[in-house]
Amino acid sequence: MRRVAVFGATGSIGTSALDVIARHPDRLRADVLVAGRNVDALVDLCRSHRPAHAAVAEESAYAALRDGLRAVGLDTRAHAGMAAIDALAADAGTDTVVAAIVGAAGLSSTLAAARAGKRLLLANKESLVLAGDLLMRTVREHGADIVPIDSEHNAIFQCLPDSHARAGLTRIQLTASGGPFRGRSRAELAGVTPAQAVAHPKWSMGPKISVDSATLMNKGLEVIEAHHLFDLSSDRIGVLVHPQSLVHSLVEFVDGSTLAQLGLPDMRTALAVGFAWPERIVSGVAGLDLLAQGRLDFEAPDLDAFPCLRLAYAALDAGGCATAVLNAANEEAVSAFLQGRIAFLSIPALVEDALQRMSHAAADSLDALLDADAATRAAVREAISREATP
Ligand SMILES: NC(=O)C1=CN([C@@H]2O[C@H](COP(=O)(O)OP(=O)(O)OC[C@H]3O[C@@H](n4cnc5c(N)ncnc54)[C@H](OP(=O)(O)O)[C@@H]3O)[C@@H](O)[C@H]2O)C=CC1
Ligand SMILES: CC(=O)[C@@H](O)[C@H](O)COP(=O)(O)O
Ligand SMILES: [Mn+2]
Repeated sequence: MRRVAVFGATGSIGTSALDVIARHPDRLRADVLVAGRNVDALVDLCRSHRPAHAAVAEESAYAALRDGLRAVGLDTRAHAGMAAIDALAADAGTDTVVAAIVGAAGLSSTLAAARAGKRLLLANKESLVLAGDLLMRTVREHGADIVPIDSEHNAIFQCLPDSHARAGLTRIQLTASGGPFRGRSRAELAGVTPAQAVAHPKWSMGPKISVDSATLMNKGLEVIEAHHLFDLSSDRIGVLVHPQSLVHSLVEFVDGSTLAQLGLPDMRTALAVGFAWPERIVSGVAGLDLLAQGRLDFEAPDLDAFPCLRLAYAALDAGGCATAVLNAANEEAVSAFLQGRIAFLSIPALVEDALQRMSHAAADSLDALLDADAATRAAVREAISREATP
């Protein structure tokens, strides 16, 4: 029996993970559920899964969580605050952690799970963008076991399951849907709204990653994520726009072979791989009917309309704390865009400005990375408050 802690349980990945868990009561059990502040949704999930522990990051929500659990007759123990969440990530009562908190807020619990040597189903790509060298080192030193959940990286993992499979590998190609604004020029992006940006054409996801898909920053974050997960330099990581989102990524070999993983755009496949690997289990996702789908199209990304992808490559090549700066600036800009405070095109502009202005100190400690993160956020918030309409 795999005993699972789901971090980000109330989100898009968290609920997909719980759906897969519920299909396998003989081999999977959700023992810990963690959310940010959404107590009602968390208590509902606890009613279905009856975990031993439930936690919220927001300390002031503790009493509501405790009382909500009691009110529905559960003896699930309530916790609140980041320290409690990190302790649950390391707790010996679980062997598997689904890391699906959104943003840099997921780094601390992801590191705690890695230090505890868990199987880490890693969806939280921002922790690799912010602190990839440190996280991968921690995984290696503590014998943790990462299964990438991001669909592209899960696809590459399935194509390259071990070091033998990497023999003769030349490069990988990450596929990108192109997002809701694929085909638009830069000028046509000026007035797009948050509602339009979160309407992803193929995937049902939380608001932050949906905006990242719309700017192509998601693909930029994924290039950095792939660099860390698969130990590849940026020139060996390509991006191919594929609007159907059925080919989840490709790997190329010196003999002319290309391997790819295909499937319907539903994250339960990647999560089932993460829970069961090297076995395969039912995920609830139907098999792919290529005749019904009809066609697979590919095109190059438009870096003029979507400069975030170029900025992410530049940050990866710059090294040091640059990717931490990129991530922090992007999180602040996306949050302001979602609140209607800045325009869509201000997202790349703020990220580019932050990359130019912030010091790219060596990323030689967690403190250095967190300092870069904090300083960038402060600078970007100030720039936003100058730009935002009152
Ligand atoms: N959705 C997808 O298909 C994919 C997602 N990912 C990655 O997975 C991660 C999650 O994405 P997604 O599920 O879409 O996001 P959602 O916005 O749907 O869910 C975010 C989850 O994180 C929780 N959360 C937010 N802030 C905190 C915090 N400070 N501490 C603890 N929990 C917090 C939220 O809790 P609450 O509800 O209480 O706010 C919620 O459970 C992201 O890093 C994303 O890039 C990667 C590939 C695909
Ligand atoms: C499901 C998943 O992995 C997302 O990261 C997805 O890739 C987003 O789609 P884009 O290709 O539009 O960024
Ligand atoms: Mn992805």
